[in-house]
Amino acid sequence: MSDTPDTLLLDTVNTPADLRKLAPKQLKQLADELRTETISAVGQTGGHLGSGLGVVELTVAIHYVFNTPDDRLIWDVGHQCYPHKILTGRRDRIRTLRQGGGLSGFTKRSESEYDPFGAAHSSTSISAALGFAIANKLNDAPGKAIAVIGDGSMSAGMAYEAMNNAEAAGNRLVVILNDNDMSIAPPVGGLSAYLARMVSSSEYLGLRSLASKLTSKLSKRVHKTASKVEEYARGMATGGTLFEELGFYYVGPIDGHNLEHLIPVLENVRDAKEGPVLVHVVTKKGKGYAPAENSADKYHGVQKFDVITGTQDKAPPGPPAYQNVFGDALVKEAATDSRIVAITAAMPSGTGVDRFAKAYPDRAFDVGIAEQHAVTFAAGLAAQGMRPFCAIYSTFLQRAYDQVVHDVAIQNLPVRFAIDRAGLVGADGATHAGSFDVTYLATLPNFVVMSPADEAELVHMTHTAVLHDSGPIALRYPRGNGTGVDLPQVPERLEIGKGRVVREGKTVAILSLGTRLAEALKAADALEAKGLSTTVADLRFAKPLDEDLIRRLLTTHEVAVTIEEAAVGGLGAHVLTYASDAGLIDAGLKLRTMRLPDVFQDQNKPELQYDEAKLNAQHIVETVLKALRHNSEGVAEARA
Ligand SMILES: Cc1ncc(C[n+]2csc(CCOP(=O)(O)OP(=O)(O)O)c2C)c(N)n1
Ligand SMILES: CC(=O)[C@@H](O)[C@H](O)COP(=O)(O)O
Ligand SMILES: [Mg+2]
Repeated sequence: MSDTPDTLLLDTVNTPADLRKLAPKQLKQLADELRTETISAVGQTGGHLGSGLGVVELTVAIHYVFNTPDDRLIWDVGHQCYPHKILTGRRDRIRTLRQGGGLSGFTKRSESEYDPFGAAHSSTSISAALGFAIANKLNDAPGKAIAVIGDGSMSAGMAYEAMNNAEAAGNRLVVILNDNDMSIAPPVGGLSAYLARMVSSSEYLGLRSLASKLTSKLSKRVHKTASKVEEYARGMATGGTLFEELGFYYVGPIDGHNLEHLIPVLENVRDAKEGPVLVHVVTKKGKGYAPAENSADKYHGVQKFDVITGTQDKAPPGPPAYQNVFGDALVKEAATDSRIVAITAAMPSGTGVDRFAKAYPDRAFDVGIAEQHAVTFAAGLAAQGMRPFCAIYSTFLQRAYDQVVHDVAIQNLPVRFAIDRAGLVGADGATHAGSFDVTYLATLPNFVVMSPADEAELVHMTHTAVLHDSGPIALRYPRGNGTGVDLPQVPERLEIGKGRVVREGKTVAILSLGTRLAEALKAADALEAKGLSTTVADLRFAKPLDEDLIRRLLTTHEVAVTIEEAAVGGLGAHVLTYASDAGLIDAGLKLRTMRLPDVFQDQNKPELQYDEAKLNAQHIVETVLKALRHNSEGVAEARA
């Protein structure tokens, strides 16, 4: 970080058009100021920091060289886009990042014309960029598409599907591989090793040789056969054979923090007559901020922090996070069961699989960002008699839905899905909310879908899943900490499809799935205070339903309400379907379903998100009173 001068160059740059007025020699100062501004903003808001710091120079260089927004710049994942937001007219709102009503922590089309494609899930950028490039080609319109994708995101199959198909874009497509040798955790697998070999075996290309190489290789049409030979030669010299084989001109590796190299290289790439081109830049995650550079996770995602010391706000001491309860429970189970294995798709600490990996390194598999592979890999393990736990965030499991259906459910294979971040997730917003898993899993024949009401239940459900060999089973639990209940020393095996009554009443029945149970119990207190005796049941299973319990509750109470932290199509829909099939609706049943609203909810504090979703105790009370046509005092309203 440089000392902040009195007048900032950054103050003169509101958009990339302003940036392009600067002289090349001013760009380093601008980059330094941009880095300082990014650190300062994220210090106040928290968020993804290390990745953005690593692409400060790259961000400046791309906007300097390319004609954004007409040239389409697409950031993969989008978690590294804060410097880009600062340079593209959003500096005045950068301190609202990830706050309710503020800027998104990712790229978002509705936010700016400089975000032509929204993201937050990885490895989509090359496909999307190809779409932009081909559209321009077909319309004979000017404009290139530039995808910036990280080495971690390059592990996903989708990136290769896109590259395999990219030749048609010609010189309109530029892929920049931002290789910082990090994912959230250290990267894994053969591709990562390949990139590391490329970087370690080649010197950074010097400016002079780079420029002349590029000019001669990219500026003139070369005969196809001759060009193929050339590709091999360059591939061997620089190690880019894989990308060359997929139809790219490979350029690199180059130092992604050296603007004197980046600018002329990108200018050459911009002016190339041939393409598509893949530029391999080497960067440091957390670059330029010592606390980030020196930390194990490079400040991938941080709390608010003190900019001088880098010390992050500590979460107040509290109950353990669900992910860690799951990880520890699985470690205990594995002590007596050698068939248990755990799989994560690049989220070892987020899923608690890091704890399992520490205890059982040979039985833990980080497959990289490769959710589809993770699921089918688990299916293979299950088919061979293992007891695989596939631990994937709800939102990322969406990507592997066909694998869930075709490879797991249809074959009735006992893959255990540990689905974290089920429900609202706070600052990451709509892209990361786990809203749909109950809907998309409980609709599948053969599946068992359960959801713990608290961390003790999670331990029981983990045990239940271990012993469930007759088909696929999923347990879904939210982001954040448990409720503080004692954890069982000896886990119970729950009876599949059986719920429990937590509180018995007479007039109102609340049927809860998952951790909204605490709100259901608060609502029951409030309803009792209004003279409405209330039963609260924790159904535990969205599939199979506890039909006996549901029938009893629906037929012996005046009103029944289901509540879940999931979208329409989940528990409520299944209870309604059961009630209809069983003829209970014909008997004048008062049944209401409470669920996530039919909108993509933007980021906010979790407690406010629940308010927006109307899933708190007061909303349960309101729903009950409305169904009973009682006023807010619980007194029956006169009927017209
Ligand atoms: C499909 C999907 N799986 C997992 C994630 C979680 N995730 C976000 S960033 C990231 C690491 C990406 O690494 P890389 O692309 O190298 O970017 P870097 O953070 O190193 O800049 C992961 C695993 C995601 N966003 N999308
Ligand atoms: C960008 C991304 O996908 C991850 O970094 C994600 O934001 C992590 O979320 P958690 O903080 O819930 O693990
Ligand atoms: Mg990386």
